[in-house]
Amino acid sequence: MSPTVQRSYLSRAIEQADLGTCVRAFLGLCALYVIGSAVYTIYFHPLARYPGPKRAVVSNIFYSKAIVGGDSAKIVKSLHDKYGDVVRWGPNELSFACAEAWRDIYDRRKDGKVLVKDPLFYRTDDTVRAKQIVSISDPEEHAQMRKMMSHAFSSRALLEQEELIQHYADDLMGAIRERGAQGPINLVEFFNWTTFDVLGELAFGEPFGSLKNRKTDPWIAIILDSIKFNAWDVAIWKLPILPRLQYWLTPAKVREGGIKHAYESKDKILKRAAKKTDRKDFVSYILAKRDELHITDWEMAAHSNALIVAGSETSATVLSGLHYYLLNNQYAYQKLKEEVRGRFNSVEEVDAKSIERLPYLTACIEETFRIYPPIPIAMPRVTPKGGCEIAGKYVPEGTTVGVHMWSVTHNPRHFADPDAFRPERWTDPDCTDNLDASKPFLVGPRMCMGINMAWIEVRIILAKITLLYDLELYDKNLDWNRDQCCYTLWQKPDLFVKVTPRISF
Ligand code: HEM
Repeated sequence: MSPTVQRSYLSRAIEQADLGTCVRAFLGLCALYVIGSAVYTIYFHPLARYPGPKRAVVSNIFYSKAIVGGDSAKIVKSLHDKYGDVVRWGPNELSFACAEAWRDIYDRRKDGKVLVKDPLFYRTDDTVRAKQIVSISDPEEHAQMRKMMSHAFSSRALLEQEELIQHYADDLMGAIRERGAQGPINLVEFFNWTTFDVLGELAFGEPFGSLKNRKTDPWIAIILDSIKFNAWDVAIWKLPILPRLQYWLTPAKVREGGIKHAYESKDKILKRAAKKTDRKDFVSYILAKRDELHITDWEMAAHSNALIVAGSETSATVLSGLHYYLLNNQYAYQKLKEEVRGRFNSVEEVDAKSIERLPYLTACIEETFRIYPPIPIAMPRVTPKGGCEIAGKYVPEGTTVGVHMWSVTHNPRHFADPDAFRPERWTDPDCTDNLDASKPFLVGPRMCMGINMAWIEVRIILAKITLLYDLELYDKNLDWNRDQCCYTLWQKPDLFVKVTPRISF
């Protein structure tokens, strides 16, 4: 048949086809495309040799559902239990649950290759499009920002921060005493109030006032709510077409709330910038470089917001988990009380130096970071051009990879009886656990900048509470692991405790 005859046959067939036939043909082609790409992704994709459930591999729907469903930590852990230390849980997504991968993914590598932050996960805030220290992907831009902020986290700066932490820790002790006398108190709220006030002072030059007012400030409520919304955002951007519909998919209240929050942040930061003060808060270091690095008002506000989330929610989470696990483990709680009460007679003796010499208190905190990491998911990175080796396996370029925090710290290959809260792992010289597998602050050039501040804050608050009060869990049915959701961060349940004061202060 000649091409002319063929063409006329085809065009006649199209002309004669009714709407139903066209729709059926279109659907048939779509089905063929879906089946074809599923077969390719499962059997011929460069990641095909990695194990993982087929339903997770064929599209990002499984990934997105897990992220917004609030139980991704447990889902990914169950995949590791079934498939091993490396799991493919999206078309282009590998999760690692082994200590060996920490160095290869996050640290400076011997081959000089750099795995940058996944821009789909760390998206720049759409409202103002301002770059900030936590989400910036580009290594050079990040290095410049990190250098600018490093002074804010120096040992000298830490001394000033300790004063502030002591001040709010003492306010917290007062609030616990006052409210505890009236009935059970929700420790989660009290810790949020405290850590947000400390960060408010450092990142915006003023506290939120929650601790003073014994009430969650609306600003904090917006930030806590945004954790869930950020998970939606990540899920949407992983799927086709939906990012184009994001405006309509975002509830108007959330959209308007985001814009209002951005403008209020800018007003707050400008108010702080106009203040004449010698105080070395985070803002002072950014202001010093503002002209040289052309930092806009929006960027200053974005940095401050990022620091608030990075530094307050995480510390409040570890303090809450710490108290849940201690109050559920009388042996450990008793041992901690003996250590703290044997060492201090009054809260004035508790400071950054003296608390370093409390090995059991340190072990309780390390164990909480392990059993309940404040950031339970993997911090996603993208493999570089030419791919690279991770934990002894070649991973092709452009793959999203990460060490899944919850899975690696609950991996029985690294920790015996991983679901048991056992601070002794960290003190017993004969313990065979691989303690290096727990890296709650990450490693390498994107490691947490506030690690020293977080340790001081958590140690001081834990030591003071243990010295001053006997606490008892009020809700005996509470199951910390069961009763909370994991978005990118935890959404914690209430933690009501009965308070009995011991000594006055
Ligand atoms: C228990 C408390 C904390 C934990 C578990 C924690 C954990 C982490 C983790 C895992 C990262 C890496 C995030 C990523 O790769 O996306 C990070 C980054 C960061 N954290 Fe923390 N953090 C804590 C407290 C703090 C505090 C108190 C501050 C002080 C404001 C802080 C400031 C930062 C900053 C600025 C970064 C970004 C570092 C960079 O990208 O160069 N963190 N943190």
